[in-house]
Amino acid sequence: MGPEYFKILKNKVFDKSKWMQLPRDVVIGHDALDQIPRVLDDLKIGRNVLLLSGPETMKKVGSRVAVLLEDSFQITTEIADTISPASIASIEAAGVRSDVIIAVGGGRVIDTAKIASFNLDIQFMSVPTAASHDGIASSRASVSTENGSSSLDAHPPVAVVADTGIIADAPHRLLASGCADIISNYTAILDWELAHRLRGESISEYAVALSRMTAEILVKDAPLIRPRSEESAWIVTKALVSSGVAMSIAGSSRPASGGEHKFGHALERLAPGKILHGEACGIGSIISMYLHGGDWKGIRDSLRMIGAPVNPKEAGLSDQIVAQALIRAKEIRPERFTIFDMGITEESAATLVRMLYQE
Ligand SMILES: NC(=O)C1=CN([C@@H]2O[C@H](COP(=O)(O)OP(=O)(O)OC[C@H]3O[C@@H](n4cnc5c(N)ncnc54)[C@H](O)[C@@H]3O)[C@@H](O)[C@H]2O)C=CC1
Ligand SMILES: O=C(CO)COP(=O)(O)O
Ligand SMILES: [Zn+2]
Repeated sequence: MGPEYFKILKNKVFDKSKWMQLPRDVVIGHDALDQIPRVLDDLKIGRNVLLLSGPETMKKVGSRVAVLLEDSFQITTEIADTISPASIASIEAAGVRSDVIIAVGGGRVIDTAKIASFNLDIQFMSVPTAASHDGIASSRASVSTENGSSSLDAHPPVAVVADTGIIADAPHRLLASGCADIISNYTAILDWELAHRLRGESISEYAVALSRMTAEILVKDAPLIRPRSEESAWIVTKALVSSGVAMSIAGSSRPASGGEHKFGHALERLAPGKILHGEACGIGSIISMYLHGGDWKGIRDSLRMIGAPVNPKEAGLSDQIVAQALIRAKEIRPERFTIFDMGITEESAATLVRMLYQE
């Protein structure tokens, strides 16, 4: 056995190996924002910072981060008010000389930084201003495309700094949306298991277990979730990080995104700006759980307790739009097989919406 054999063997082993990338520093708590300079020093990733935020979140929180860093770091600030291939390219151009991107905002700002930093081969720090989605610590990024939505390979934040005071101060609707994004893990897992049994799709038991446990803990704690409470912000943020870790273990968004997400992406396209990501997925999760034969009323009641919409009316949408989203869910990411890819018709969609959302 010469060196060639070992080279082949090494390559084979390498081919079979799996990378799980996770955040290194996760700081959650009261006044956590003040820890950002220390976290940057701890990580030793350089002094040129691209500070990215949204138009409103820059005024509220991004500007505070700039003040914290201005004495010791070189800061370039950029505003991202949407996420698209063009907006990502413009952030990349602004970041060519940066060592790190700090993303201060909601899911779209964080996903923009996630992709731009990945393409620039630099690190990024996630500073969520709301607990509205489980992308705050994940290695995946979602971008709307002509075909609906793409889940892109990216990398996780090197650090997450989540200030529970800021998160508790954000509108309760955002927190409830984050809870709904987590509650939808129940049906995402059922879809993954279905695809595993029916299509032989590979599955990770660890990712499934972590994703399910995250949803279970959140539902157990649902009575504690209230507006303007730092305890609630803390409970939900921990769940969002945990769900993001499940995605990193899986190497895909499968443990947290199934048919209810395909439906959610379709609904967001049909009614742009009307519904938040997590709200849309929560509404989809009720129907998905019904079709899986599970406790759909339990999903609905947990969403209701948290303050998330559970029917088209509460979301400010018509039954027809929601039925359309059910029909069109299969067009979103068609390679991801779910219960919504098993033959929903115009008629069954209308019946499901009428039947399940009437109470
Ligand atoms: N990469 C991943 O693994 C995941 C990505 N996502 C993506 O994240 C996005 C959804 O994230 P969202 O945060 O729901 O949407 P978003 O980024 O559009 O934010 C929703 C709104 O909340 C506002 N906001 C944020 N913080 C605030 C604060 N403290 N006070 C007042 N307003 C505040 C924002 O300015 C925005 O208007 C979608 O694009 C979705 O696809 C969602 C889940 C997982
Ligand atoms: O939203 C997600 C998990 O909550 C993941 O996003 P995708 O549906 O784009 O994969
Ligand atoms: Zn989601």
